[in-house]
Amino acid sequence: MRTYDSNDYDVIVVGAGHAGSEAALAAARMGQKTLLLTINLDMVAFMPCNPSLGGPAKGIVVREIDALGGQMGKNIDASYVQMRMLNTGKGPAVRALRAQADKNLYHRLMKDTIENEPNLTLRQAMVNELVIEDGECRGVITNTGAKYTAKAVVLTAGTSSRGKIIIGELMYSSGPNNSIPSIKLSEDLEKNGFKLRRFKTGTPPRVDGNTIDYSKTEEQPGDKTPNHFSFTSSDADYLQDQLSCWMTYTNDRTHDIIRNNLDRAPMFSGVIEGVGPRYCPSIEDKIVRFADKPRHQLFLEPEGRDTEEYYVGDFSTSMPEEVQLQMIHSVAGLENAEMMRPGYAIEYDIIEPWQLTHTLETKPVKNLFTAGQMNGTSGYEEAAGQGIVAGINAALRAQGNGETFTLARDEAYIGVLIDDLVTKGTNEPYRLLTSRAEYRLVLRHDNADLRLTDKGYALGLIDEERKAKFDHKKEAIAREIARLRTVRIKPSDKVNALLAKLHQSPLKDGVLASEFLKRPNISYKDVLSLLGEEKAAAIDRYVSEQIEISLRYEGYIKKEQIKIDRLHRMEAKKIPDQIDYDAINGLATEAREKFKKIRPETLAQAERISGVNPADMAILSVYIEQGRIAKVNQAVS
Ligand SMILES: Cc1cc2nc3c(=O)[nH]c(=O)nc-3n(C[C@H](O)[C@H](O)[C@H](O)COP(=O)(O)OP(=O)(O)OC[C@H]3O[C@@H](n4cnc5c(N)ncnc54)[C@H](O)[C@@H]3O)c2cc1C
Repeated sequence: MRTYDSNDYDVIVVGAGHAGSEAALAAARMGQKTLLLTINLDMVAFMPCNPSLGGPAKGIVVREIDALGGQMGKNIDASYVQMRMLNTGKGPAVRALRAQADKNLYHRLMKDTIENEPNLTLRQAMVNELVIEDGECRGVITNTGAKYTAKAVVLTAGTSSRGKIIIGELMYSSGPNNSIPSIKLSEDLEKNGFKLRRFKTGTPPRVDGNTIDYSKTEEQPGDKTPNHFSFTSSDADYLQDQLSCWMTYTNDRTHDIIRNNLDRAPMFSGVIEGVGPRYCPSIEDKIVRFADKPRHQLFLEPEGRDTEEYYVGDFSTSMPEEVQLQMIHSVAGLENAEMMRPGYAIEYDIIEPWQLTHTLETKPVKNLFTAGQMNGTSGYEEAAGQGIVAGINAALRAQGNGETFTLARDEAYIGVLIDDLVTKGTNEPYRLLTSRAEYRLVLRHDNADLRLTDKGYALGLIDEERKAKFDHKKEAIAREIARLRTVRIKPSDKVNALLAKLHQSPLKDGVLASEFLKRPNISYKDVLSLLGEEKAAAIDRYVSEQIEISLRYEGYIKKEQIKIDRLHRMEAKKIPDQIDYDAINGLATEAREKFKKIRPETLAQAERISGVNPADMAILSVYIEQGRIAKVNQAVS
């Protein structure tokens, strides 16, 4: 292919999925002249699977992206058809907001945001090759021969990389939803020494909502007072006319149909080489793995307001189309359902993520960053969270002042995700789960702004007006918490009547309001009422929430802080870049090989590598310490 020189940019982002959209917006908002190239402009921020965002851990990531100045939260708040807070009966660490998206509207809003962002150019093009000179990425070449140059490049090719769709015996080269796959870019990455591997994921069939018998299903309405993802969305923006989801179940017949056709299931016939997500198995996988389970829950979820398509949640399958039809018709409520699109599995390439640093820059090629599904994750939120970090770092690189941006495991779920990827790699599509975070009590849904807004502001991603509002909120919380530590609740009929109602022992002596709030089932509103300060109703509900959580869980949070302080001490112990692991006597072979492959940046990261044991850590620490002492001695003599 003959190439021709096209424009020069500061940052080029390849792929406008969830990772690419956030990466490009972040770079442009940081003042960098940014180009976003993607195969099909009609698939910007497209949701090829579940038309929903959020849920456990993932919902917190959306809030974190928003707190950093990203877009996902704002656009889902403007396009949801249903909003629900999950786990409301549990502690604040596991509360999770989940939105059902109007999938088409979400795409249109993201495209519109990108089109109207100053400094950002959106163009339809397939990137085939990277321009790499002297170990540095300097640009990209498209399939039409256009050569664009830049100071930094972010790749976010998603499931399109050498994508292959599989439906029963049918198999063809394709990106998600029958889009054009990206083949040459994968080949180019291999040519440049990157280690790739195959993963797979799958999606369920979609059915026509007009043909569902809802009377045989259970309704799942949205919350009466919906919450929102973006800290900038106001209560006045709440949507009132939410759409319901509907719940139904598989049954013996469904399971029989699946069992009788397992020899035609690509998952079991050996045609799939990619590794699938353990936490998001196909229905045929569930029937085999949980053979005793009499039924599995299914969710019928609207794909939007202007379509009758329903997503059959938890029914992901790559069975032949005719088998899928039988499976659908065996389910209560779907006996006469018209299948509009069959489910399918898709196999694709990923870059082994241990080839990346915490900034998401690749180790083999400087100025090249990667984000999203192509780093081995699964999920829109995981992709977008990496996207904003990669976009910020690409912008910082283009600015050329040597700064980098990373998030630690105690600062954000995004930090946990990236650290897991680069430290441990992944053997299956990586999904964020609350159990992956050690410091769950500080990485909450409600405090993402308190954790990250200042960082977003320092990067130039949060404007002055938002920062002023945030500072005001922070001060209001601090002021009120300090006040509650000085005022006392005294025993009275009113106090003891409330305690009796809650089956608690009466109050004998006065107690600080901050302590009284720690009693079970006592709310901040109760405290204010007992203090005779009902004007509380006027206090912002998010300020109240923060006061309540901070005081009620104070003891637990302090305990977690002790562990975080230890982490910080370990993070501060840097491992020299040039360390020669072969020169360290006594390291176990597994630890030595992993250290050489991953090249951890700190002792804390080294400790988290799987297969590294305390004896290896002790040897490594002593070796580094001796090196430091030797250096000091050299300097002195
Ligand atoms: C069938 C299927 C089922 C899935 N199931 C689930 C699920 O159950 N749960 C879940 O959480 N997630 C699921 N996912 C994953 C989810 O879609 C992804 O995690 C998410 O979309 C990843 O975002 P991304 O930005 O990394 O990639 P994508 O959204 O795939 O976006 C990548 C973009 O890059 C473009 N592109 C690729 N190569 C090039 C190139 N060479 N030049 C220019 N542009 C390029 C593509 O056209 C695309 O627009 C599924 C995905 C698929 C396809």
